[in-house]
Amino acid sequence: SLLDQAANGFKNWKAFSTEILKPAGGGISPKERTPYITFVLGGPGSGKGTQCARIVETFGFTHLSAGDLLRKEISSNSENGSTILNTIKEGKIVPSEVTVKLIKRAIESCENYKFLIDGFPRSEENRKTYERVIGTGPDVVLFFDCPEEEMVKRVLSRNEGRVDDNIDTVKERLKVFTTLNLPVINYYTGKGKLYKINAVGTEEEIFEQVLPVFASWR
Ligand SMILES: Nc1ncnc2c1ncn2[C@@H]1O[C@H](COP(=O)(O)OP(=O)(O)O)[C@@H](O)[C@H]1O
Ligand SMILES: Nc1ccn([C@H]2C[C@H](O)[C@@H](COP(=O)(O)OP(=O)(O)O)O2)c(=O)n1
Ligand SMILES: [Mg+2]
Repeated sequence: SLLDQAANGFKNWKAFSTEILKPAGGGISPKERTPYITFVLGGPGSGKGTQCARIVETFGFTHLSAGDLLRKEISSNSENGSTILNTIKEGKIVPSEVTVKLIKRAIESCENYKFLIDGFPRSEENRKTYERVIGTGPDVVLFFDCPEEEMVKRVLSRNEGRVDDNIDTVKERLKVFTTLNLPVINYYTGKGKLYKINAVGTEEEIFEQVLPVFASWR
């Protein structure tokens, strides 16, 4: 599959490994290090959360799911809660200022320095707001590429009691994904930061494609 990625014009591992900093050792506390940020993109049900859990386990990243942060904000009865809930029910995107604030707070309050930011940025506006507020872009971007019918099947059989895992909302989320998230994916492809992963197969088969992206963190 690395060959496939290279053939598709994505950077191959060899080029990548010479370019990123190897994890440094020696007496620096994690918080003093420059954060290493991975954005994890893909449509609803493409398997982002599932693969993030494996990356956490294998490479010690901290997983920040934008959707989870927003759902926590709803259940904490914050002033934005009802706006967030309604937006999620409709399958639309929450205003970037809200989401970026939650991500920033989570990064700052965490001792770790390597992060997976899952389900973000979902729009060019998300991306630009993050860059303005945080000051830098991501180090690497994963994109789980999954056919729509597979995503629908997975979302409708995901049993987490989510208000947005129903056929009507999923249809809207897929539309939003195509119109708003694909431009972000194209942007990072152009930057040479995107790793496209074929998201069809067993969890293990998909993780095999993810492994080389993080090999220097072992
Ligand atoms: N490779 C896979 N094959 C089949 N089902 C999967 C696979 N990976 C994840 N799932 C299931 O599909 C659903 C959506 O996965 P999830 O990781 O929550 O995706 P996302 O975070 O992208 O929406 C979950 O119920 C999960 O258990
Ligand atoms: N950057 C983001 C991420 C999520 N949201 C909202 C809108 C999304 O449909 C919901 C759910 O996102 P989540 O990443 O948990 O969904 P999936 O794991 O892709 O199924 O949250 C958002 O508005 N902005
Ligand atoms: Mg998810």
